[in-house]
Amino acid sequence: MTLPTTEPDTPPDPRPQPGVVASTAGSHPAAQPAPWREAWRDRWLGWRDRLLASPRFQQLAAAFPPTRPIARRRSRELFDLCAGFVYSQILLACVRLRLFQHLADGPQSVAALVARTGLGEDALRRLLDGAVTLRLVEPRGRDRFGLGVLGAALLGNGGLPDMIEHHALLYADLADPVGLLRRDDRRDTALARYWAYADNPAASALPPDAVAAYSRLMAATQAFVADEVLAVAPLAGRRGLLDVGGGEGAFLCAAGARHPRLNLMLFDLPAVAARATARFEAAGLAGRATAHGGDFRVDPLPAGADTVSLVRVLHDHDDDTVLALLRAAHRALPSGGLLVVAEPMAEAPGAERMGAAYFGFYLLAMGRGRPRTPSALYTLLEAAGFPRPRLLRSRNPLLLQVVVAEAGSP
Ligand SMILES: CC(C)=CCC/C(C)=C/CC/C(C)=C/C=C/C(C)=C/C=C/C=C(C)/C=C/C=C(C)/C=C/C=C(C)/C=C/CC(C)(C)O
Ligand SMILES: C[S@@+](CC[C@H](N)C(=O)[O-])C[C@H]1O[C@@H](n2cnc3c(N)ncnc32)[C@H](O)[C@@H]1O
Repeated sequence: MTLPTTEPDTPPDPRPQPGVVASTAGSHPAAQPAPWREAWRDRWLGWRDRLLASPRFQQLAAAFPPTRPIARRRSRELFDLCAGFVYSQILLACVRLRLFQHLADGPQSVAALVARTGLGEDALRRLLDGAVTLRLVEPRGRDRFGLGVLGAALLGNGGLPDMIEHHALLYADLADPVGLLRRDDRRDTALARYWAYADNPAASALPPDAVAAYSRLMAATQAFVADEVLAVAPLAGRRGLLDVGGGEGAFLCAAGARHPRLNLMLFDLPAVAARATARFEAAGLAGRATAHGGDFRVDPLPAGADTVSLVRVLHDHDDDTVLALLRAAHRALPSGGLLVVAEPMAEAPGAERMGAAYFGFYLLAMGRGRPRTPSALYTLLEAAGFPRPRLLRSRNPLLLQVVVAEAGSP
């Protein structure tokens, strides 16, 4: 058998990519490939798949020096897919034991870490050895350990430990992934109970304790979200910002600090809006910021702002709710008013797994919504009266992307 010296790569897929709704966003629908092209492509990929699946080819590729690096890389990738859940649980153990905080002031001896974590020495060494390979911690000579490059980066991301901790719910829901995919009634999942508004017709009657945990998590992770959005959203010169689904107001507090003349309004479920009122008071913003309680599926949004933001809101909902919400935002805005949509999106360049894999399955477990491509959002925006939506250049598409559009006349 002759071995190819380069890996048989997958040619780009010329078919239209799956999205919620076909794009009409001023872009042209992808051309259908000619049938003969598709036939050739199938033949080529069929040959590639048979080759890659052959144990004999795998052995030869691993033994043959020019192809050995590719074979190793592929086996590492596959191993990481098999073992990824173990890595995540090692990370969770580090977070629960506050290992990164213990190392924040400098390297610690194993004896000191035994005292701080309460683990036995053998168990601690096993955790440290695993965490070293994941670059979460680093050995620093003579039985001492310090932060690794990823452990240090995690310390700088307020809210990430809370996010990792709440993944225990998703982990439980994903224990039987096929069962989750097959289930019709997804309300009885750990995540659906956590996000108590998901698929809940009586969401506006939720009591304070049903919204507290998710509101706290969202506020804790706003630091990296607000920075990203405010770095690119064109809010200079705007008079009033209405943040719909604005949680307990952390985003508006950040927007208000950056744009001191901006009038601030928030709309969320009554129990969440009450938390926002308390936060605005604590931040000394009571005279400048108001929180309104209601259900955006049935209640009108308050008028008076020339800008509406939807931060991490639309992907929670199915298309019919999103369209109704965008129409409500259009009614609340003056003609030419600005709409800002910021959330993680599907097919984000360099962060494709985050959209289709992570948020795809996260929202499946939650019971509603899906990550959308920018063009799927454009279709909904245009249908709701926002012509010419555009995607802003995001600093970190893994965290979120930002689409803006001006309200057309009714
Ligand atoms: C100084 C030397 C020696 C070299 C310099 C080299 C250099 C430049 C290094 C860079 C170092 C650096 C600055 C690293 C920065 C790393 C950062 C910023 C990492 C950020 C990571 C962020 C992560 C992992 C975010 C994860 C977010 C998650 C999982 C979000 C989940 C969100 C959910 C579940 C939202 C739910 C809401 C709902 C329900 C869907 O609506
Ligand atoms: C994922 S959170 C995002 C919160 C905030 N924008 C942020 O990024 O931190 C979604 C928010 O939408 C609110 N929400 C969900 N359904 C709603 C509804 N039907 N009416 C009003 N608010 C709703 C939730 O209470 C929650 O605060």
